[in-house]
Amino acid sequence: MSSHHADTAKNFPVTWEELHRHAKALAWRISDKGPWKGIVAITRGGLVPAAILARELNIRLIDTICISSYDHQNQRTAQNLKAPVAVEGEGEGWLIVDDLVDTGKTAAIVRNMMPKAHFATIYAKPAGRPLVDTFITEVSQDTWIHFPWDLNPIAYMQIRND
Ligand SMILES: O=P(O)(O)OC[C@H]1O[C@H](OP(=O)(O)OP(=O)(O)O)[C@H](O)[C@@H]1O
Ligand SMILES: O=c1[nH]c(=O)c2nc[nH]c2[nH]1
Ligand SMILES: [Mg+2]
Repeated sequence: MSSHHADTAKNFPVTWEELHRHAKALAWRISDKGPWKGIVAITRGGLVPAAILARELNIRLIDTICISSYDHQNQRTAQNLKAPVAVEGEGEGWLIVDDLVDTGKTAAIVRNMMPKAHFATIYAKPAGRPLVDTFITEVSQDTWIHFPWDLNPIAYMQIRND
């Protein structure tokens, strides 16, 4: 996997520890916006953040929406593989979780299915930011966020040392 892309000039690697800390910060920021009927995690990137939020917010009902729109760093047509099953009433009272919004394309598809849900991500880039209700950290549009689950330890150390 290439760590450099023509459109993404900056690399922003995130460690497991940083991700855990940011996910907890997200939980605290939305803790007074519930109660929540449950979490809808957007796979696969939303799964780890959703697990941490479920622990912090004591939520046990977790559904998924399965969407894929990137091959490595290249965006293509979004494939919608599975809609959430537990959601009714336009998603009111539900918490949607993803790792990040970039162009906002994924978020727009999910918002369309659950317009009344609360949409939370850990990271946001400017183009996707208006589609998110709560996020923790904004990075510039030309930044690529590298998550620990996508990197082997050697590549990870090389990016960290750049
Ligand atoms: O705002 P956008 O431009 O739509 O990009 C953000 C989405 O892209 C990534 O998922 P991806 O499609 O790569 O699938 P994955 O979560 O399985 O890695 C990321 O996890 C978000 O879901
Ligand atoms: O790991 C990732 N980092 C990103 O910055 C990004 N943007 C869309 N999809 C992404 N996946
Ligand atoms: Mg994703």
